[in-house]
Amino acid sequence: MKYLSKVMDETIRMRGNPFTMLREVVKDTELNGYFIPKGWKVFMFQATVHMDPEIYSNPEEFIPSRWDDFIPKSGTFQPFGAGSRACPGSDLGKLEISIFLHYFLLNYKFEQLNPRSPLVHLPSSDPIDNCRAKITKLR
Ligand code: HEM
Repeated sequence: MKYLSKVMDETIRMRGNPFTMLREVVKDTELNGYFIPKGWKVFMFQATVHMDPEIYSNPEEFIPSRWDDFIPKSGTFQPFGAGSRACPGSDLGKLEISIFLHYFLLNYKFEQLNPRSPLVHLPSSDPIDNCRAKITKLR
């Protein structure tokens, strides 16, 4: 289960569910030299944080072991958002993924039909063929 948890964190780092989160600016704000007036809407793109090589080395690579003894600094891992509107279903979501993966991996064989399929990167990095696969029940 410890390794599965790292697989999940690595998966939602690379391929989060929503690709952006929306916020309204509640007061005039200066951020990194940019002025953002009160009332403007801003988008936070998770991928800019989750794929930042200064936070995650070789960010394009799927490396579950990067989570060995690694506790991300505040704001550097936000698959469930942040602040007062952060996802209330995060624990349930992770539990559901664990249960699904447990039974799926034990009982099914998964073969991607086009493992070299090119990727699209917006809204997220996905195989262009939507990961077509052959799934076979093992027993
Ligand atoms: C892997 C699974 C899930 C992911 C990646 C995910 C991700 C997110 C994200 C990024 C947000 C926006 C947070 C923000 O704006 O800061 C959100 C909001 C929310 N999620 Fe999830 N979520 C997941 C599963 C679930 C589940 C299982 C439930 C409920 C059973 C749930 C209920 C909600 C609700 C109600 C909100 C709105 C919270 C608010 O606006 O105050 N989510 N989720």
